Amino acid sequence: MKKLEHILQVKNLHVYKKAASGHTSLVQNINLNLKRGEVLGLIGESGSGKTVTSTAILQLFQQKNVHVDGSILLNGKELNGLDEKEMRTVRGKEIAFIMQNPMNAFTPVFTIGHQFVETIRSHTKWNKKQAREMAVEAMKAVNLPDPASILKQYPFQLSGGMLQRVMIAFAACLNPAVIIADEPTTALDVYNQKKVLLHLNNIRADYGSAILLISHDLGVIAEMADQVAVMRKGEIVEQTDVFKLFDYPKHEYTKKVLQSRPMLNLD
Ligand SMILES: Nc1ncnc2c1ncn2[C@@H]1O[C@H](COP(=O)(O)OP(=O)(O)OP(=O)(O)O)[C@@H](O)[C@H]1O
Repeated sequence: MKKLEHILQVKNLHVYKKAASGHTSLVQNINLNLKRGEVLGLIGESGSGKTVTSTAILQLFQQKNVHVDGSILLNGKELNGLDEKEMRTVRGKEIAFIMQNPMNAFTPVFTIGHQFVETIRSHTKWNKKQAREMAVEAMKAVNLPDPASILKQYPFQLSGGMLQRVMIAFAACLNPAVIIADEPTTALDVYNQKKVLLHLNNIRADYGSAILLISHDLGVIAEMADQVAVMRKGEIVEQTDVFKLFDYPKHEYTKKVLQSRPMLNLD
C-alpha cells in the first residue's frame, strides 16, 4: 500500500455555533497538513480560533451545540462525523491531546494511577502490572519525581504544573500518530518547559509522531516548529515554514505579532 504523505489533513474546516436565531461561524476555511514527525505551530491572538480548530479535529464538540463542516483525514480515515464510540478508539491511541487546562483532562474521583492504567489498557492488551510500568516510565521522561507515589494520588493533590506533565506523559505514552498540544508549557517553569519540549521533540524523532503545537510563546514556536500557521478572527491568514515566517512575514497581522514579542536586550 502506498504510504500517505500526510498523516493529518484538514480540508475546508468550518465550525459553527448553533443558535435558535441561526449559525454563527467560529472558524472558517481552515486547511492544515501535517507530515510524519513534523511540528506545525499554530499561533494567533486570543480568541482567534486555535482551540476551536483543535477541538473540532478531535471531534470533542457536542453536535447539538456546534456544527463541524469539512474533512479531517487521519491516516486517510475521515474523522468528521465518526460516532463517539469509534472516536474513543482513535483518541488517545492515534491522536492524543494535551489540553490547555490540565485539571479538565482528569476525572476528580479516580487516582492518577487508575486513570493512567485504564487508558493504557483500553488501547492495548497489557495487564495492569505492565501498564503501571509503562506509566512510571512515561512519567520519568517528563521529569516527574517519584512516579509511583504520583500514581496513588488524586488530581487535586498535584500542582497545575505537575498535572500538565502527567498529561503530557499520558498523551505521549502510546506513541500516537498525532499529538495536539494546546499551550503545553504555559504552567511550567523554564527548566520543566525545556524538559517537556525536549520530550516532545524526542517523541517526534523516535516515533514519527506529528505535533500540532498551539502556543503564544514565539520562542517555543521558533525552537520546535517546522511550519507555522497564523490565525486571526477564525481564519488562517498566513502559513509557511518557520524560517520564512520569522524572516519574511507577509501578512500585516503576522508582522504585528512578531513585532510584539518581547526582546531580550543583552546590552
Ligand atoms: N465550545 C464553544 N462553543 C461556542 N463557542 C466557543 C467554544 N469554544 C470557543 N468558542 C468561541 O470561539 C472563539 C475562538 O475561541 P478559541 O478558544 O478557539 O480561541 P484561541 O485562539 O484558542 O484563544 P486563546 O489563545 O485565548 O486560547 C471565541 O470567540 C470563543 O468564545
